[in-house]
Amino acid sequence: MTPDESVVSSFKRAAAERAVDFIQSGMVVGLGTGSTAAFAVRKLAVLLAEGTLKDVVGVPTSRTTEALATSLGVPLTTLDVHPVVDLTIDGADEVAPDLSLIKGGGGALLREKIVAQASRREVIIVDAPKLSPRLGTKWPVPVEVLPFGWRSQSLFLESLGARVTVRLALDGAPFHTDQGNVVLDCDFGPINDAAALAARLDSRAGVMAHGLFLNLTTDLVVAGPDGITHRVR
Ligand SMILES: O=C[C@H](O)[C@H](O)[C@H](O)COP(=O)(O)O
Repeated sequence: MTPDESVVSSFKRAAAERAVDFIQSGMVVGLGTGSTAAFAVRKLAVLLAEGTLKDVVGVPTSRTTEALATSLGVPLTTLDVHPVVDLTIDGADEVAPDLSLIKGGGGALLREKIVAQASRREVIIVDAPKLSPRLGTKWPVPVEVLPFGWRSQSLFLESLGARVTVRLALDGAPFHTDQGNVVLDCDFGPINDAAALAARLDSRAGVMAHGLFLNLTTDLVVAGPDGITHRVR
């Protein structure tokens, strides 16, 4: 890990551990996906092991998070058993001033959005460089599409003005999400009307999810050289 990476990790960890302070015993907690959210899972596991927190169960937003939580002894549940989540802690790829997000850099966008929509409180944790003047400035919008007809979806997304890249796995084959879908990363550049774009994507058959998370964030915890800030929407 380079010095810069270790500094970024320290900020991610600081934001994550601050968010874990919001968890109370007895809660159903949404467990996000990505490197920042992983710090939150680790901190939660420590607090449960030492008895500081009790009777907390987690709803994982990906198989990766499920495996991490299981390995650390964090009790898990499902939305079938607990259809309402008290508090979710998750990361983001880009955060706009109105707390709208781009998520899905790790491919977990569909389950993350389902859990976010089921949550009373959605706490987003980021390091400072994730902050952006407008969505799309720093990160493409991941769009999860059914493998059936994905090339037609690519043409549709290009017609909306995106430069489309099929996300590949490490072996060079197309990446597949936990649901077996394909991810098309769509570079729209800075997005003027995220709500209108989200509506267009939501209305397209075969688009299973997109990374525009609008009106879902309740809290934002940011860590950077100036310390940790917590904003409530
Ligand atoms: O699909 C992945 C999620 O949306 C992550 O929360 C997001 O990509 C941020 O990940 P990281 O905390 O590793 O930057």
